[in-house]
Amino acid sequence: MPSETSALIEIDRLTKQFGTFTAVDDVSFRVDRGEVVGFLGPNGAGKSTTMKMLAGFVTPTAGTARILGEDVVDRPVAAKRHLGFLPEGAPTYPEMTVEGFLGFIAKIRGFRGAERRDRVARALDLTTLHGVRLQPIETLSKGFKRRVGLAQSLLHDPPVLVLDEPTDGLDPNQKREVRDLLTRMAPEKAIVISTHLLEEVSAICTRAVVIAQGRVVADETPAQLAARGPNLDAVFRDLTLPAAEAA
Ligand SMILES: Nc1ncnc2c1ncn2[C@@H]1O[C@H](COP(=O)(O)OP(=O)(O)OP(=O)(O)O)[C@@H](O)[C@H]1O
Repeated sequence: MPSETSALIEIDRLTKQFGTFTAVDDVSFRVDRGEVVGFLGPNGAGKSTTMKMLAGFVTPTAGTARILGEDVVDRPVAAKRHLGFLPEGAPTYPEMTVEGFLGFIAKIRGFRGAERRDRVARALDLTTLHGVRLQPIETLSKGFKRRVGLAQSLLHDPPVLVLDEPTDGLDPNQKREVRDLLTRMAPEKAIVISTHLLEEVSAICTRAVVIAQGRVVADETPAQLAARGPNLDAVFRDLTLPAAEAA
């Protein structure tokens, strides 16, 4: 049942264990409409695993995740209807053309005929992919493949976007285009992006959730985070390095 709350994303005490190893440890946060949350942490901190649980691709060991009130485990189809997810890496089906792949995703999302064509054209527009629409995905550069992944996540214009390193592999111009696109869409959506780029957090995020060794160590605005130390790099280091290493 949808819960009586305005948050579009609610993560409550989410935990994932792989054998005896705890990759995500009691993580809770909420994201309202209009927020762009930067999910930050060192390699292996648990960002992708948290995002995969939120997207319904990994089953939590404990805790819950809801999208527009729909529990991602109990009501996976309803939750996914409201979600656009960009996983790490490149889209699957590398032999498909960009347009063929997006048409296929549109069909899975339930669009037919003219609406399907319109959705694909709009996704190509938003991600500036018209020029390569007839090219097989496997022949594209890394940045273009990343944008094909982003295009599929936007196709159904979902209210919630969960994007795992959306600007990874993009050149500076493409990075700016994607950041501008996310900023334009932000007022209508709840967006979570993971990133290693601290400047990205300052540029587009309204909030930063920092995770280290599976646990949330900060959840505040980028300005509050920056005010904790001489610069964001130093703050990030102090928050995420174990005490002995940081000394
Ligand atoms: N299927 C799995 N089986 C065992 N361990 C896993 C599995 N998936 C992830 N892990 C481990 O869980 C931890 C968290 O991984 P995760 O990919 O979530 O980190 P991350 O913060 O996204 O890292 P990065 O910034 O490098 O992408 C890592 O130690 C990883 O090796």
